[in-house]
Amino acid sequence: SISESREGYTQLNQYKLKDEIGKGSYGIVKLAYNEEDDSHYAMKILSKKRLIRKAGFLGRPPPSRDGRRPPPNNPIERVYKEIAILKKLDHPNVVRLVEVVDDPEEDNLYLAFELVEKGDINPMDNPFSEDLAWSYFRDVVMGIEYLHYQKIIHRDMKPSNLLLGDDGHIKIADFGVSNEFTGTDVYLTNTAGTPHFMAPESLSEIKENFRGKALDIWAMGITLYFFLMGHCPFEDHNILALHNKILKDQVVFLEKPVISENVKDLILKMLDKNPENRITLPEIKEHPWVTK
Ligand SMILES: COc1ccc(C(=O)/C=C\Nc2cc(OC)c(C(=O)O)cc2Cl)cc1
Repeated sequence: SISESREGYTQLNQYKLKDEIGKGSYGIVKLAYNEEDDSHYAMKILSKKRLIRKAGFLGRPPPSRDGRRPPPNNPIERVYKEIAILKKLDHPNVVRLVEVVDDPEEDNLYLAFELVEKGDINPMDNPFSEDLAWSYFRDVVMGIEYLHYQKIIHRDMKPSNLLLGDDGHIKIADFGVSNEFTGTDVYLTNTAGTPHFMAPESLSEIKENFRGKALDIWAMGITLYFFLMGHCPFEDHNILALHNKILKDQVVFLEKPVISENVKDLILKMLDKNPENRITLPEIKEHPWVTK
């Protein structure tokens, strides 16, 4: 049940909703105090109406060509799919969904996550040291390895979806556009995620299928570059120019900040434009920079 408490907080069952701590295309995240266990949570608040409006006429799924079940395009169904995915995840480098409050009478859908105290990392114009980037990147590798093992492609890997705990460790968040697959990998055709982090094969005109795992590896490469340089390797305010750079331009490492040859080697192997040649997760785990 929802009520306004004395101090102007929204009371949601045993949760007292406080300040807004996160915001994105998905909706907002508020700090939530749980009176039952005297601890704080991150409450992600989704509006069902907003989800439907956002999908608009695009909500109609294209006819699937080869009889595969297209991912639910009905935005509400997508959220319930995301919740089902989140409920089965249990790993130190992945956010943990604790509870869902979904009152059918209510427009809002509430997802209570364990609080990752320091929030999302954002090296924007403030690069991390190579040691810090190494520590964060290792957590990301373990988290993605777990997701791929659970047959999930994240598809929106980027620093703002990485949350930092008081213990200095990273948890991967936001499964809003993730894909679940059967078998060893999934063949995708739609472009999803954040433009600066999209892999070239998902942008090329020839709409052949492309492998899901390699998309996460590419985005991890962009993320590692961002950790160290404070900006993305491919940037343009014009989306078509950005796509062209991702498809055509080589990765450039400027003189500053100085980074090791080892990490440059790893980044270039993750940003191989040919997904067939791109380094795989097991190979990343063996790379000299990761194992140093
Ligand atoms: C300064 O202190 C802060 C402490 C925690 C936060 C914070 O948690 C922010 C976003 N959180 C989340 C977002 C998600 O998606 C977009 C998902 C998901 O859907 O997987 C889960 C979580 Cl937890 C922010 C500031």
